[in-house]
This record gives sequence, C-alpha cells and structure tokens, in this order.
Amino acid sequence: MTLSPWLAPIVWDGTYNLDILNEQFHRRGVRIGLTVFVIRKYKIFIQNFLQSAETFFMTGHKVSYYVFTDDINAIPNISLGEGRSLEVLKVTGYKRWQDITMRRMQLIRDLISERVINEVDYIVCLDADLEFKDSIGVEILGDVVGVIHPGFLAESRQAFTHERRDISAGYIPNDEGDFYYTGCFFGGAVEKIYKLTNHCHDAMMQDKAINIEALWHDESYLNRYFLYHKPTKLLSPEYAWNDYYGSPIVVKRKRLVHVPKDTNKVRD
Ligand SMILES: CC(=O)N[C@H]1[C@@H](OP(=O)(O)OP(=O)(O)OC[C@H]2O[C@@H](n3ccc(=O)[nH]c3=O)[C@H](O)[C@@H]2O)O[C@H](CO)[C@H](O)[C@@H]1O
Ligand SMILES: [Mn+2]
Repeated sequence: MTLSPWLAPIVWDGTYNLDILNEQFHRRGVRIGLTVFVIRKYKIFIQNFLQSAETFFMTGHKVSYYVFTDDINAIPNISLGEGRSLEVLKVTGYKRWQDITMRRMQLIRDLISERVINEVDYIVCLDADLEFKDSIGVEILGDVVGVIHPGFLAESRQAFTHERRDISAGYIPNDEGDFYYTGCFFGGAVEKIYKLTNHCHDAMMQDKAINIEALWHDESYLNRYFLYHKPTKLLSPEYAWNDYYGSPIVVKRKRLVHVPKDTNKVRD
C-alpha cells in the first residue's frame, strides 16, 4: 500500500527518488530538528542513538539535535558532521515512566514556541531506545507525518489497540481509526508539530483532571489526533521496526530499529 485512503503517500523503499528530493530540499536550505529524551535510566541509549543518527539521519542536510535529559553531564560528546549541531536541555524527570513519556508533548511544544520555531523548518520527534540502521532522509518530511506501527500493518481495525473508553480524550470508537500509529516517531513542519503537541498535551491534561490515562499513554492521544488531523505523509514500518516482528518480505529495509530493553531494568 503506497497511498492512504485520503491520498497521502505512504513511504516505502522504492517509492521515491532521493536524488530529486535532495535537490529540492537543498535548494530550500531546509533545517531539520530532532528531539530525543533520555531521562533516568534511558541515558544508556543516547550514545548509540546519536552515533547511528550521525551515520544515517539526513546525511548532507542541516540538522539540530535537541537532547532532553535530567543529567547534562551524562550526555557523551559526539563528533558531529558539518552543518549539524547538538544542544542538551536540562529537565526534571517525573517519577512515573508514564509521565516521562507523556510529558514529552508539553516539553516539545514549549521548546517549539520558545525558539525552535525560528531555528528549524521541520521537526522529528523520536524515542531514545532506537538505532538507525539504514538511511533516513528528506523523503520523510511533510506537513504532518505519522508512522505505521510494525505490529499492526496487516491487522484489521478491530485489532488496533486504541483507547476505547468514551470518557477519555484519547477515545477512538470501535468502527473508526485508519491505521495504528507508533508513538515512537512523529514529525512535520514545525508549526504543525506545535499544534499536534499542544493538542495532545491538552488532551492528556483533560484526562488527568478526571483521573484517567489512555491505554498506551501519549501513543493513544497521538492516534486520536491523527484520526481527526490526518497525516499528510505516512511512513511505512521500515521507519520504526522492531525485530520482535521478524522479517516480513514487504519490509526490505529496516531503517530505524528498536533496541531490545528489559523494561523492569530501565523503568523505575
Ligand atoms: C515503539 C513505540 O510505539 N513506542 C511507544 C511505546 O512504548 P515504548 O516501550 O517504546 O516506550 P519507551 O519505554 O521507549 O518510552 C518512551 C520514551 O520516553 C523516554 N523515557 C521513558 C521512560 C524513562 O524512564 N525515561 C525516558 O527518557 C525515552 O525517550 C523513551 O524512548 O509506548 C509509549 C507509551 O506507552 C510511547 O508512546 C512510545 O513512544
Ligand atoms: Mn521506545
């Protein structure tokens, strides 16, 4: 499948010509931001994350990394390619891991509105427990970009693990939902991601006020957002692979892969 039912492209290997795209994006001098959070024990992932990003992420383009952490000194010094910069931002970690993952929406929103709106054109927001294993370039850029979760590519709508309680601001009715999107990767034009993160954070706060939390935390609220604000570009699960799902033939390139982790050890 290379087009969504609302005619947004779904990016797979073989669906685009990177030379043509690179020329277009170079001509615009496009700047790309990448946010990643390493709070508490997730700092173990940052070296490999950044090093592999230097090899495979947006080669030849202007890239700004924004690394959020509770301990600035724990972030290793990585030598960066030309036109690339890295900034470490100090944040206080939340006690519950669910709050750490959900509060990313608020922190990204505030970073965008405070300054990043003037620093980059596009912003890509990723989990930290990921390794780049193959090229990820400007083919992923668009106004609003969502990534199909590798576990739900061939699943029916009924199998999607959306939030199904109608009191939640993350609610998606049983007979709705286009795809199941991963929470580990979203992005788009910086002003569009301001709207997305602002909306998702507000939804989480609405739920918190009535003491509920959607089934898959930020991922559930993101799925709800994408139902009513459809992505203008979708990325295939090549962009958020997990070896737990083996090697189906449709997935020719595993570009970004989850690093196996023992959640009992890395989450408090
Ligand atoms: C592949 C995928 O769909 N990932 C999503 C999924 O599970 P995951 O199991 O992949 O979530 P996770 O444990 O990687 O947590 C999400 C991210 O929050 C950050 N973090 C989390 C805990 C902590 O103590 N310190 C810290 O820095 C870190 O950047 C991490 O990568 O569901 C989560 C919510 O349940 C998020 O929506 C993830 O994006
Ligand atoms: Mn993760």
